[in-house]
Amino acid sequence: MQLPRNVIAGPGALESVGPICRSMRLKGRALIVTGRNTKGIAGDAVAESLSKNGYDADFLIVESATMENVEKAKRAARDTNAEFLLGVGGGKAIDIAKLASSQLDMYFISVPTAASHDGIASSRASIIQGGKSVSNQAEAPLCVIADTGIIMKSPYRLLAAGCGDIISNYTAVLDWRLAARLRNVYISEYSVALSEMTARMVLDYAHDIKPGLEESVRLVVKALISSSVAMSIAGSSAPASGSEHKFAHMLDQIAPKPALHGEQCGVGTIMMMYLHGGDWQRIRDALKTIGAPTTAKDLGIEDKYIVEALIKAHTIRPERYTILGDKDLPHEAAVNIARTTKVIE
Ligand SMILES: NC(=O)C1=CN([C@@H]2O[C@H](COP(=O)(O)OP(=O)(O)OC[C@H]3O[C@@H](n4cnc5c(N)ncnc54)[C@H](OP(=O)(O)O)[C@@H]3O)[C@@H](O)[C@H]2O)C=CC1
Ligand SMILES: O=C(CO)COP(=O)(O)O
Ligand SMILES: [Zn+2]
Repeated sequence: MQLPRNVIAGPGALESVGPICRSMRLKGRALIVTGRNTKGIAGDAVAESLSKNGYDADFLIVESATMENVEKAKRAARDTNAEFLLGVGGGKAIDIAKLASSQLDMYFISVPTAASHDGIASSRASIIQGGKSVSNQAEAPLCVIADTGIIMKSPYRLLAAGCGDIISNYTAVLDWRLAARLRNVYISEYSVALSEMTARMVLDYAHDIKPGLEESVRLVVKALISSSVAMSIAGSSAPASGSEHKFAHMLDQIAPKPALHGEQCGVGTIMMMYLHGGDWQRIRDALKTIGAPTTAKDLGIEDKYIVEALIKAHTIRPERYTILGDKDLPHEAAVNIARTTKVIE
């Protein structure tokens, strides 16, 4: 079980990046992997904090979480003689820096600028390989430094997406239990308990998650970290990623303009909860209360892609058995699932 050594979350936490690197006795240059928007939002301030503490840093700007970009990050780290990496931004920059640093056997620091995904503290990295999303084993970050002041200023849509990524733990765990019964896969009850408790926190406090509230940011950041820890305890993403994630990853592959990861996972959770015979209306109501998408229209994705993603979702990570089984869904069944749950009209 691999967990971060230090987790710092609070307003102004970004200033502590340099001092923390010192206290961790990190040596040498740093490579900051960041995004086009997030460089100015936090990347430059991270470089400044490092500089004040005697560290030089270079930047690599990335757009998509592909294996090509992981290789690019590894090359950049070698070319600049970096000795540790920081991922500053959304889930994509963090996953690229996480996998590149693991493969280079270097330390990695996770600096999320949004509460949009639960990979901020996990030992997993979701990377597109050969056109498909692959969940890679990586090292957990040495530290997580989440500046809630920056996250607070990020678009509320990102925070609502993070809630979708957490709520998806409900169906992920149902799928994991099903796979344990049908396929005899290993299941960790400790990880299950943490994963479900995290999803329950967001469901129970959905009314308190609102734009402009510091408490909302704190609650969601804590939940994302504990969901990350559930994955690290399991040694896989199973407690946080099941059929609803297969659906979301398939949409990323086929929709001309996919929505945010957590938004697609939230909508997937409504439909997969229906398939599991659970209270899908409660999932839908909570997402609505939070202000996260619950329909194809909200996602900005045409109905036909929702249906196609349902039919083909089982082909993502075929080794992970879920309620979707291992065959294409009949077209009519997929339409029925999406219509019954009001995802499409
Ligand atoms: N490893 C794991 O365990 C997990 C991995 N994931 C992965 O994470 C990814 C999803 O993460 P997500 O964050 O949604 O996607 P992105 O990293 O694409 O971020 C979404 C957008 O938000 C922008 N952004 C981030 N922070 C701010 C801010 N403070 N203000 C304004 N804009 C901001 C980014 O800008 P910019 O252009 O700068 O990037 C980007 O355009 C997926 O690839 C998913 O598979 C998800 C869950 C778990
Ligand atoms: O997104 C994740 C959990 O929220 C990671 O899971 P996968 O990449 O394995 O689907
Ligand atoms: Zn996810």
